[in-house]
Amino acid sequence: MILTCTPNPSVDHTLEVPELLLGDILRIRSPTTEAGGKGVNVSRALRAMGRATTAVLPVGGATGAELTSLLSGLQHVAVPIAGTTRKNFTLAEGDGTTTKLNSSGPELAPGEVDGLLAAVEAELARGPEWLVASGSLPVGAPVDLYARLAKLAGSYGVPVALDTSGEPLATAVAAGGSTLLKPNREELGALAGRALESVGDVVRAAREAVARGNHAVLVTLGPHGALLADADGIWWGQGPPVVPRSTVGAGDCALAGYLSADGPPDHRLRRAVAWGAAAVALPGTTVPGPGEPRPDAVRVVPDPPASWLLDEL
Ligand SMILES: O=P(O)(O)OC[C@@]1(O)O[C@H](CO)[C@@H](O)[C@@H]1O
Repeated sequence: MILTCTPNPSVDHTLEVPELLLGDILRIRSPTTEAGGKGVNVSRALRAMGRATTAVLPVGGATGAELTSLLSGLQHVAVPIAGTTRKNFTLAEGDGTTTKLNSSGPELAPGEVDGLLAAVEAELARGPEWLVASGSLPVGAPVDLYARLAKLAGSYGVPVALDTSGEPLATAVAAGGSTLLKPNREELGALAGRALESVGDVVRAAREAVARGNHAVLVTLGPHGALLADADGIWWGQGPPVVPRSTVGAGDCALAGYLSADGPPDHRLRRAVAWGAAAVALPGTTVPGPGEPRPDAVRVVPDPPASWLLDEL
């Protein structure tokens, strides 16, 4: 079983418009509403693969009730909170460009943060294969929440995959103890404090995180594939071209692909890229069905030259 924890889940509304013209009336095509938040998406993708998963998430208010019903049977532990779960919006244009409007979410009281940690610990005691800790932190959650979760998981011998950004990412990276970090290019650049232009830039930034006691870094590069780096090697993977519909949630599907694979790093990367690419071709945060990703169509290059420019991959 793969356990996910999403401290700040959402109900995701996706509004498809031909083009985002500010100040105009935009006619919406095919609105969709899905259960969201990064860890929730990872669990949804794992379920689509037929893998056992449990999602732990705080829920509150009418949106919380809607979120719970949108999980439609996904195994989960809902930690009740007094505040109201957030709604996030995506404006998806005809060419696949997406604009996200994410609210900060409800404020968690200290007792609710403790309740979330206790719910995760109860699931850790069941011996999951991984703990996935993902997304932004709600107001009231301590900035070291992910560092604490990694430590807790470590005490149960459970590997941790972390996907967050900004200060929560920097705090957890500095504390060490994550088995896998899954930033995108911008998030890793912000962590390193510099723009990442080349493969060498990414590898240096990833190795800095590894040197602080984390094991591997999977960096998603949007249309340029993904790079996987650990202390022993570097691999770059690129999928076949897709017609993009919505990139939202593609990183979550990539992470689910990575975690669901057994075997050597290049095999895990192949599955990650295939699941991410398949998600990009789907509307909103729809997760691919098991037959849609094509790992066999992913090209993996071990030790890509440091001089390769990311925008030209
Ligand atoms: O505000 P956060 O927590 O950083 O991101 C939340 C979110 O944008 O991430 C998911 C896609 O990865 C969506 O389901 C959700 O709306």
